[in-house]
Amino acid sequence: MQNRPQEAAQTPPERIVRVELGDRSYDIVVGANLLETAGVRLEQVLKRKRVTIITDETVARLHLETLQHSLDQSGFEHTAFIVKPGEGSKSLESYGALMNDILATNPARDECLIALGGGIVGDLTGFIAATLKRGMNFVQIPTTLLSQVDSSVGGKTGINSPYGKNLIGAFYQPKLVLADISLLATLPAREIRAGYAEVLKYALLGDFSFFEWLEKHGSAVMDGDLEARIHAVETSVRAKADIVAQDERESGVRALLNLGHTFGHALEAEVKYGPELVHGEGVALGMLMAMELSARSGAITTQDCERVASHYRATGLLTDLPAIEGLTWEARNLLSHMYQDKKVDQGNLTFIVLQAIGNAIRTQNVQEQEVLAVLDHFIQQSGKE
Ligand SMILES: NC(=O)c1ccc[n+]([C@@H]2O[C@H](COP(=O)([O-])OP(=O)(O)OC[C@H]3O[C@@H](n4cnc5c(N)ncnc54)[C@H](O)[C@@H]3O)[C@@H](O)[C@H]2O)c1
Ligand SMILES: O=C(O)C(=O)C[C@@H](O)[C@H](O)[C@H](O)COP(=O)(O)O
Ligand SMILES: [Zn+2]
Repeated sequence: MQNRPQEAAQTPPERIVRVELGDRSYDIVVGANLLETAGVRLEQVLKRKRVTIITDETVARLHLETLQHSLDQSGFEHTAFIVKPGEGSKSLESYGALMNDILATNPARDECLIALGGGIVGDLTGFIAATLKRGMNFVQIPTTLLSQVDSSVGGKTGINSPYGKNLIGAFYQPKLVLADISLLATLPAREIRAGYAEVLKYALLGDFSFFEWLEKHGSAVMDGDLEARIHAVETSVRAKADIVAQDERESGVRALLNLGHTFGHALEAEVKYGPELVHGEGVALGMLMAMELSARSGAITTQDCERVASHYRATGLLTDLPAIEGLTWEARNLLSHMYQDKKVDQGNLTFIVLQAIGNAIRTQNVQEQEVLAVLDHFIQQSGKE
C-alpha cells in the first residue's frame, strides 16, 4: 500500500501480508490503531467514495463512530446497517432483509460493502457482496481475534441453514483486510479464548515451531500484550494466506483448515447455534476430539495429546463439553449432525487428523465406531465435573 499514514512512536510497525490470487490478490494489514486511518487506506483500493457498512449492535456501540469519522475525513459518503450479534444473523432472514435495505439505497455495482465486526458480520457481509448485483467490492475490518486470524481471510462467505453450518455461501475475496489489533482491547475474554483456538489450529496443523512459541507466549496473547497479539495474528494470517494461495476452493490442502471442525460444527448444531457454545469453543473441543481420534489409531502419542491438553489448561481453552440446561449430550445425535456437513463425500465423513503436532492430514478412513467412542469419551469425561 502507498501513502501509509505515519505511525505514532509507541505504535508497533504494521505488517502487510499479501494473499496472492492473481488479479484478485489483496493485502491484509495487521497493526495497531488502523481504524482511525481506514478512510485513507480504503482510498487506495476503491474507485468510488460511497460505501455501505455492515456491523452488529455491540461493535456499532464501541467502534462504528471511529470508522465513520475516518471515512468523513477522507470524503466518503457512507450508510450503516446494524444487525443483532450472534449466529442468528448468519441466516437467510437477515441476508434477505439486508439485501433489500441496501438495494433501497441504490448502490452502484462498483461501490463497496465494509464488514466491521467478527466472523458473523464478515461471513454475512461477504455473501451479500458476492450476490448483490452479482458481485460488489468488499472490505473486511475484523474486530475479533477469530475474525482477524481466520474468517476475514480467504474468501469463504456464507450463512447457516437449519440443516447445518455455512451450507449456503460462495467463495468471494475481499479487496482489503484491516486487522486492527487495538480493537481487541474491548473484546471479552471468552471471545479471545474462542479466537485463540483458531490461532492454535495453525500451529497444530502445520507449524510445530509456532506451537512452541504459543507454549511460551500464549498467556501474553490472552492477557492483551500488543506485540504478542500482532505476532500471533501475523503468523496465523501468513499461514492461511499461503494455504489459500495454493488452493482457493478447497480441493486439496485448504481442507486442513477444517481441523476440529467436523466435531465442532456438530457441537454447534446440537446447541442450535446458540450462545452457549460459540464457534471457536466448538473448534477448541473439536481439535481435542480430533487429537483423541488420531491417538486411537496410533498416529500420535498420548504424550502429544497431553502436551496439547496442558496448553489448553494453561490458556483457559475449553477441555470439557459445557453443561447446558435442557441438553443431554448424546454421541449418536452429534454423529447425525456430522452427516449434514458439506464435506461428507459419498456418505463418508471427512476428518483432519494429526500425525504429529504441526503435521495434519485429511482422511475419510475412519470407522463410525471410533468416532462414537471419541464422543462418548468426552461426554463421560465432561459429566464427571
Ligand atoms: N469464513 C471463514 O473462513 C470463517 C472462519 C472461521 C470462522 N468463521 C465463522 O465466524 C463466526 C464466528 O466469528 P467470531 O468468533 O468473530 O464471532 P462473532 O462475530 O459473533 O463475534 C463475537 C462477539 O464479540 C462481539 N464483538 C466483536 N468485536 C468486538 C470488539 N472488538 N469488542 C467487543 N465485542 C466485540 C460481537 O458483537 C459478538 O457478540 C462463525 O459463524 C464461524 O462459522 C468463518
Ligand atoms: O477458511 C477455511 O477454509 C476454513 O475452513 C476456516 C474455518 O475456520 C471456518 O470455520 C470455515 O468456515 C469452515 O469451513 P466450512 O467450509 O465447513 O464452512
Ligand atoms: Zn473455524
